[in-house]
Amino acid sequence: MTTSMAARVAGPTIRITDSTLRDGSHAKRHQFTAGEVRDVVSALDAAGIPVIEVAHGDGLGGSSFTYGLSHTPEQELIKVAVATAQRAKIAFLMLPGVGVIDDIRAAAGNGATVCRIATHCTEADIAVQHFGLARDLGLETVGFLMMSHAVTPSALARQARIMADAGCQCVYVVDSAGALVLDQVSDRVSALVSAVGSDAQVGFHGHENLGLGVANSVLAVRAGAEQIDGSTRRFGAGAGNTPVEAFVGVCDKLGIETGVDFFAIVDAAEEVVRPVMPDECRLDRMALIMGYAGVYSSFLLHAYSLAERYRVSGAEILVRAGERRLVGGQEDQLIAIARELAATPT
Ligand SMILES: CC[C@H](O)CC(=O)C(=O)O
Ligand SMILES: [Mn+2]
Repeated sequence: MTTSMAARVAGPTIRITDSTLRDGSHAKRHQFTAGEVRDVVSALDAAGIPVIEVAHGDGLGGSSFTYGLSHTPEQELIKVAVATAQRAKIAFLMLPGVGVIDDIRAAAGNGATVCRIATHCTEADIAVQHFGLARDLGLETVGFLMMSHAVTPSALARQARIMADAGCQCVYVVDSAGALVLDQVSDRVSALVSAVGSDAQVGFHGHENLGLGVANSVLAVRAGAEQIDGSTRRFGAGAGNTPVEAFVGVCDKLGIETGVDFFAIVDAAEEVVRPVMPDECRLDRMALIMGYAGVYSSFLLHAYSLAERYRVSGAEILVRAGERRLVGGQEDQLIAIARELAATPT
């Protein structure tokens, strides 16, 4: 099936970035093979996805004991993706301090063209040199303000301005915990649009921990976002990301132009992405607690493993992680919480 049947009315045009092969890496414990990357890129590219992100879940340099060792070096996966895509741009993510600046050079050398730099939502200044280098290398730049629920719209907008001034061409409101609810997305996107003006676009990256990925993404578009992230079959951290195929269908019905073929991406979700997933991404107790307590989605599998190892409640680990306002990169703090729980008499 290749033809969308939805009636169209004129509306905004947005660009979708599919993060299945990066955010989905968290849900696969970073075990993507070159063959899986080839198959997924081929299907997404054929469906008209314009940008496909490929990296370790924690970005370039993420393969480690702390975050999880990769099955295949991410630069090899980037090469495969670049060689496979006929139309799509290949993007990568990097978190300053997890990866280093030479990782950006390597990814550019391997043919990736979109450089996405992620920082905690209060720490944009640590990405300044990375945006500068990426622009010098001729890469398109995207900035990720992670855990955007944790600060006010105006505080987030000030951080977006820092990224835009450093050469970032699109600043994302990143709902890392899937904690933002409807107007909370619109308010943040509107604040960023006002702060960056014509210097940069604004994007939104959602997680499904409260079941709002698609609705939140539509509200982001209505507030002025021009780039939206998702993952096919929701394959991402926590309960997964905004499901691209559902979002494309909703956009068709709302007259939002994505350039993605609904039936082709639905087929890709079912026939190509689902077979590479170890399990469906579920809106279960642990994922819901993440959204409710504002916990970084990629902590999910770490919490499961620690709950088993220390024979404690995974839900309690997540609640405490939320109370402590842990940020991305603090995975080892989960070990401390699990040990505390194990030492607490019941
Ligand atoms: C560790 C990077 C992180 O997974 C980036 C991201 O997708 C998010 O914060 O949601
Ligand atoms: Mn994410």
